[in-house]
Amino acid sequence: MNGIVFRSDKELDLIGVGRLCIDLNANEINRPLEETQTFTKYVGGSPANITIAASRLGLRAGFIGRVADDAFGRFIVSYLRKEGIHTEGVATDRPGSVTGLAFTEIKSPTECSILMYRDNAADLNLEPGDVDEAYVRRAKAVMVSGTALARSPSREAAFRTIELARKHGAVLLFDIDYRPYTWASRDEIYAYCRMAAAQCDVILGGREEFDLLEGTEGTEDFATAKQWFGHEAKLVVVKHGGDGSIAFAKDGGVYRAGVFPAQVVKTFGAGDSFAGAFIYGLMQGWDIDRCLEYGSASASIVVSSHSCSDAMPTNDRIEAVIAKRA
Ligand SMILES: Nc1ncnc2c1ncn2[C@@H]1O[C@H](COP(=O)(O)OP(=O)(O)O)[C@@H](O)[C@H]1O
Ligand SMILES: O=C(O)C[C@@H](O)[C@H](O)C(=O)COP(=O)(O)O
Repeated sequence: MNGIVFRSDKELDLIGVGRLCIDLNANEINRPLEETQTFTKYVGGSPANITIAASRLGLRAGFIGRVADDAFGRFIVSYLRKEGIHTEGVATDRPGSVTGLAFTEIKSPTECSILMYRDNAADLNLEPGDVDEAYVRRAKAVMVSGTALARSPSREAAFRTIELARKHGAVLLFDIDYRPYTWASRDEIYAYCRMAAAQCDVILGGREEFDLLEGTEGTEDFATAKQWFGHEAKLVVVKHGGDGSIAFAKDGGVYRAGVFPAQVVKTFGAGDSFAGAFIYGLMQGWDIDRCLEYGSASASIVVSSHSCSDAMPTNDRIEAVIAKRA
């Protein structure tokens, strides 16, 4: 229908590619980070969160990434395994690098920020040699995070994964996932993210993220979609925070979704939960309206929770939210 075909001869549904990190979320909410005393540790990193979200909904998922050779790295791998996510594509970095940390500040439901510690982060040491062709060949879909393109050798590894995914007929999903502290310059974002996005079937991002990719400001969503339809994209999804989301299909379909009411604790995690549930819906063959609805309902649950990864909902919870609104 929308030109996206998931091959039924593959046993893995989704492989996530990129950052495996730690979120340290402030326990004392509604106060600045300067006054925060304690934090709770969760697995984090946007592509990790999306893969966890999709796996919890029932997708058979795997991951390609690198973790540090430390307790945090071991925690991440064991968490993924506990979630049923295949970890044979997760390498352990040589000693010396560290796990990326994200300290979150929850000042108010609308004022949230993240303080990242990413110097010498193991995830960006992912190498092309870590990407096993036989593993990529097993996947129906591969989801690449834009942040994996920020530095070498992770950049080359991400491009190698894209090349292999295309070779073996996996649907390629690109989450722009712009994190300013990881990139050297806007020119690099423009060059490398564009190159990756141009090869992907589905592109997801916020309005500002698409602006970065296009080197413009204030482009209309429709013009954005049209531009990417000139490459490989068949579906472009623009997220607009509390104003909902809009998806454009290459066959001309335009789909809009609002948000589900939420008792917002913090806003981060919205995009990851949305993406995980949206991808799940797409892989069930649902129409785009239903995928957006599922993604939005999932996001409303996660913004009402303290964590991102741990709070990714099950199908029952998402369906209950949808039924309540209906
Ligand atoms: N305050 C909110 N209440 C309910 N749903 C929200 C809220 N903020 C975002 N969402 C949902 O999450 C989706 C993604 O949010 P957005 O903030 O655009 O992504 P990101 O976290 O990647 O910046 C939105 O399209 C919407 O469905
Ligand atoms: O991506 C990271 O490194 C941090 C995430 O784990 C974090 O919780 C977050 O920012 C979630 O991102 P979002 O869903 O795009 O808001």
